[in-house]
Amino acid sequence: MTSTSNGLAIAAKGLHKAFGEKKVLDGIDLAVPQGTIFSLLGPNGAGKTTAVKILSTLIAADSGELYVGGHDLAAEPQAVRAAIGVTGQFSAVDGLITGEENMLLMADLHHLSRTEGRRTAAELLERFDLTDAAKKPASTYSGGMKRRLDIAMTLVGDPRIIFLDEPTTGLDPRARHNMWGIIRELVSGGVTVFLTTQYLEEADELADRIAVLSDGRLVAEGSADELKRRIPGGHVRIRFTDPTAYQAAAVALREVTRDDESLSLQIPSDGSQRELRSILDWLDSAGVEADELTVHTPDLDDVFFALTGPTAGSAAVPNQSKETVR
Ligand SMILES: Nc1ncnc2c1ncn2[C@@H]1O[C@H](COP(=O)(O)OP(=O)(O)OP(=O)(O)O)[C@@H](O)[C@H]1O
Repeated sequence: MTSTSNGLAIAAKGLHKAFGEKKVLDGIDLAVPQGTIFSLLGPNGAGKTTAVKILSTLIAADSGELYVGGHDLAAEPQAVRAAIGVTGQFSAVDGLITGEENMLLMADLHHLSRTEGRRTAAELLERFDLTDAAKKPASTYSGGMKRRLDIAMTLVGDPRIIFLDEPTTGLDPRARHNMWGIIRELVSGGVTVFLTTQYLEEADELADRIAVLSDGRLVAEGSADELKRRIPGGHVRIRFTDPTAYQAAAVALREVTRDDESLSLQIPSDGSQRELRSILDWLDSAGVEADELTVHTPDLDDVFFALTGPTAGSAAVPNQSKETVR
């Protein structure tokens, strides 16, 4: 590990890439700690696949200081290739041969001995629940099975860093949940995962950190919760059945929006424990008891729409938000 990458699995500074006149990546900085899941989120054509292709040495950047697995991407591309695995939109699965043959081909590519290759293939096929289908041509596999085979093939080389480019696009909900389980398991074994996705739910479920790519730039970065707190719209709603309690609370609480018809009060809040506690303390000190308290937090969809696309940057008001009854 070189000092330049500071123990990070992936480090990028000032990553630029243009195709002709079109700037696809316009100065991107990335820092992905080892053993974490990092998700690059962005609308169609934002440059996610381009970033993966560059970081996995498939295409060259125009400029930028790039380190993957502690190796300088420009100076030591072979060392980077030895440390990583890539699966996703450009699948390595050959449909004409069986799952097992695909695995053995990968074992050959990694120069494993015959015995070692067979052992590794069998182990991985078992781990990914493909033993029963191992002798069937991969073209007969379902979408979920093909993705599992693709990841199993990537793991033959025991990579410490895995790039997953939209790994669950087109999978049904069950197959998607299975894939999430596989990804979590990889990370619990110390692997670093760089995941691109268009599914906000997926980034929310899996990623330790999320970066939102729009028009070639990272417009936001943080944990899912940090991103959700960055946009307006979070509030706490308190409902009463007793009009006297409702009036007392409306007086006791500051900055409330009243809804006299439903006897409910809405208070702007990020939904944090600290803010909830102070609201409850105000109610307690006013001696009133609410009948229902709901926390309304913006979800990643709100963040995404607020930060990307034509209305990005305007004071976007979340359209759909999750309500948690407490
Ligand atoms: N080889 C290329 N030559 C010219 N333009 C390209 C090339 N590869 C990608 N692009 C353009 O760069 C932009 C980013 O493409 P990229 O595939 O990285 O986006 P993406 O975020 O992965 O999109 P998607 O979610 O649709 O896969 C697009 O406008 C695309 O047309």
